[in-house]
Amino acid sequence: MDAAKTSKTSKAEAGRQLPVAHPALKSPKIGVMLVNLGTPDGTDFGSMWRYLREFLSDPRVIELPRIAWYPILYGIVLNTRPTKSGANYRKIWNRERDESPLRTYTRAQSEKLAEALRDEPQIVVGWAMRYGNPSTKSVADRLVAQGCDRLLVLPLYPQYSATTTATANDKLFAALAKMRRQPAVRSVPAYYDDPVYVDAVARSIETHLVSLDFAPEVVIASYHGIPKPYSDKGDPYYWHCLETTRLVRERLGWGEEKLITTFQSRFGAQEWLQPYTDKTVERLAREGVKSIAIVNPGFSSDCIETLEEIAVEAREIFLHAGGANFAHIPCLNDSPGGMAVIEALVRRELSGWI
Ligand SMILES: C=CC1=C(C)c2cc3[nH]c(cc4nc(cc5[nH]c(cc1n2)c(C)c5CCC(=O)O)C(CCC(=O)O)=C4C)c(C)c3C=C
Ligand SMILES: [Fe+2]
Ligand SMILES: [Fe+2]
Repeated sequence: MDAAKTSKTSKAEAGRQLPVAHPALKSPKIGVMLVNLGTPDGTDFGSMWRYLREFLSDPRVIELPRIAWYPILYGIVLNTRPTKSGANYRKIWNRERDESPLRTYTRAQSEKLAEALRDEPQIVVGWAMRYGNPSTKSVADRLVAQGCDRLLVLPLYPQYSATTTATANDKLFAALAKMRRQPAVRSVPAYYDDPVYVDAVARSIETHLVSLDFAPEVVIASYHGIPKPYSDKGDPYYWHCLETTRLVRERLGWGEEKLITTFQSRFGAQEWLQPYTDKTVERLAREGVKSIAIVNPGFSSDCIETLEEIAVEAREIFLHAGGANFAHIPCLNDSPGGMAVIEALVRRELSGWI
């Protein structure tokens, strides 16, 4: 470039008052974000109402046309369910921290993951909820403000479902849609057949069973259900659940009848995935089975669905129908086995970034 041209350009640029220097760049970081379903902030009617409204307004969760669903949601569900669910949450609430167990475990998983990744100082770990707090947007914004130009999101669902995994991703992308300077993004795929996960579930069953003073005749792998039409339309969740059970059974060296799959937590009037957990528990007791254990491989943390619906309700159903011994096997939570799964997934999906 000749000197005259250079000085001409400089004068023109000076006239436009361009910044003299590029703003200082923070050294780039990588954000790792654990995302779980969500939970109410309290058990009072208002907190339950806000949580359930956000959750049950998600078209990924309730696929009915809004014009048909909203009168039911606002007219019936949000008038009755906050009281009923609030009473159930109170049974399992973490009073020490004044929060739900799901929030306690998700935070603990994030803190332990950060500790496990301390050899990678460019990584910042965060945790967020799809519904409620800390919101996905607030955590994504914070990670970006901390200098993350890459983001790895881990939806904490071993089995993929549009009602969980996809909506967690949707929420993150909605947050990114508002950013001028977006980070690069990766989302960890479902891990229902990952050997580290299958082994962790099998080991936790083994460990728990040896601690019992009875030997269960049947162990039930109970997964959260989804409406059957969602499955019929192509959600692979059902097949992921069956495959997890098959792999865990194989790893334990058990027969088909010793580890069975059921689905819990029905909501609304339509058919959900079958067989239902509550009906199966009752049937087994009526058929003369005296001892059972239930494991929840689809939940990465204990929560209302495992601590109340299984450890309390399913136990009562079994004992009232003639059963004698019932055990609930805890979720992987922030146990060493559970953390080994999370760390293995994160390290694998960060490949090429670290
Ligand atoms: C149509 C409604 C629902 C679908 C579909 C659904 C799918 C689904 N949910 C989980 C995991 C969890 N669900 C939890 C609570 C919960 N789920 C629903 C409804 C549907 N879930 C409701 C209304 C509630 C709130 C509790 C209640 O009022 O009964 C939780 C626990 C949250 C906590 O704070 O403890 C989890 C986890 C999965 C994996 C899934 C589909 C695969
Ligand atoms: Fe649910
Ligand atoms: Fe439930």
